[in-house]
Amino acid sequence: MLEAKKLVMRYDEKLALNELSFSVAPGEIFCLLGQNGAGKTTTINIFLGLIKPTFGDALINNTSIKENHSIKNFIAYIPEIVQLYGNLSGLENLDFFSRLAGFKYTEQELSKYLNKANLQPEAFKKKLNTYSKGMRQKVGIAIALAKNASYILMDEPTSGLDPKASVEFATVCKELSANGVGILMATHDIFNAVNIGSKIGIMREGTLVHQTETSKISAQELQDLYIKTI
Ligand SMILES: Nc1ncnc2c1ncn2[C@@H]1O[C@H](COP(=O)(O)OP(=O)(O)OP(=O)(O)O)[C@@H](O)[C@H]1O
Repeated sequence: MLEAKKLVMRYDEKLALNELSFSVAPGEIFCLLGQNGAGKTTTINIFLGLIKPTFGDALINNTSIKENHSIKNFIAYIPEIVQLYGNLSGLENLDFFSRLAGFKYTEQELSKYLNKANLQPEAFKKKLNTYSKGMRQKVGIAIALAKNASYILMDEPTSGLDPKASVEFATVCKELSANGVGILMATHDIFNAVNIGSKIGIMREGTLVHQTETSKISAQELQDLYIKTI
């Protein structure tokens, strides 16, 4: 389980998170919606251990990331733009980042992860600087899979993807969730949140003001609630 427990984050005068609490169970996809500045990226950065909360705690499988930094091995991160080596191929990038995480795979195993991430096989050996944004993201997902991450944190993963790439992305997320991977996704995309998420939280000024299961709400209802809430 990923758990935010009364997270408070203060940047000088700015209160970015104000006693934020939520949890993401294995297999759950929790989409965090909220206006620019609501505190979504700050929340993700705390789970990544990049910043320390002023108060409160972030737990991964009941262990505080403050107490045990190796607990971060359970998580992977997919940013809006996946940064990879442009002059290496998809396979070579995956190999490089898997080794960094302590895993050494054969080419066949690496290909299996790229396949699972839905990257077309003819791209495996092409240089990354020939890839589209959606293809880069698939390599990012393959890296998360190869790390055997129990949880994946995503920041605006569908921004700038074309409709086909968004649908493919949704399919991969649902497969990950069916395999027990928990996903925490910060997004502005209401349609995708309803389509991909199992739970949705709406943040305003560092607080979770609404939380609902996606099975209980349509995209239109969520949009109305969002506009009313923020
Ligand atoms: N390093 C920092 N120093 C000072 N203020 C910061 C810093 N990082 C974030 N903030 C402020 O904290 C608040 C929350 O920012 P955050 O980036 O977490 O929001 P967000 O919901 O991810 O926004 P967006 O949708 O634009 O990505 C904002 O008011 C932002 O200006």
